[in-house]
Amino acid sequence: MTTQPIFASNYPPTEATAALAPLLKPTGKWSLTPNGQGIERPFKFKGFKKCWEFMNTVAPECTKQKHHPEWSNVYNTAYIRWTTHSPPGISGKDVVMARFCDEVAREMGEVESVDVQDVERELVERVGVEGGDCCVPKKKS
Ligand SMILES: C[C@H](O)[C@H](O)[C@H]1CNC2=NC(N)=NC(=O)C2=N1
Repeated sequence: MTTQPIFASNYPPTEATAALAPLLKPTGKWSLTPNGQGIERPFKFKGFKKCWEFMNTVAPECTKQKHHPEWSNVYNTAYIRWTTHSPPGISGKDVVMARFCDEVAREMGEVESVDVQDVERELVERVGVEGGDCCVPKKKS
């Protein structure tokens, strides 16, 4: 069974499908998350310094877009997942940020990485438990 993408309710499916297609394998390098609500991939660099520089370039763009990643880092590799928490699914911002990451990584000399690395993915899952109360619309008191 292949996972189907689940788009955020504010992202028109036709537009979403067209935008997502070039990012996904084999055209692009991204894979759907197991639940279909996000896209993820590892970014590997020559060493920690380059990888951290990459993450340091992505971070201010997240602030600008008001959209945060679920990510982890071990040495020379950043594992990035883009998903939208509210409304849940893949949104236009996930697509924008995935493209941004691809572009920046290319400029920074991304190197070939092996396929989805379970260690990095697991770290993303774990940190997601801690940060799991993000993006929940604030209750009016
Ligand atoms: C108010 C603020 O814009 C929202 O909480 C944003 C912040 N960043 C976000 N990032 C992600 N990945 N998903 C969201 O739903 C989200 N919501």
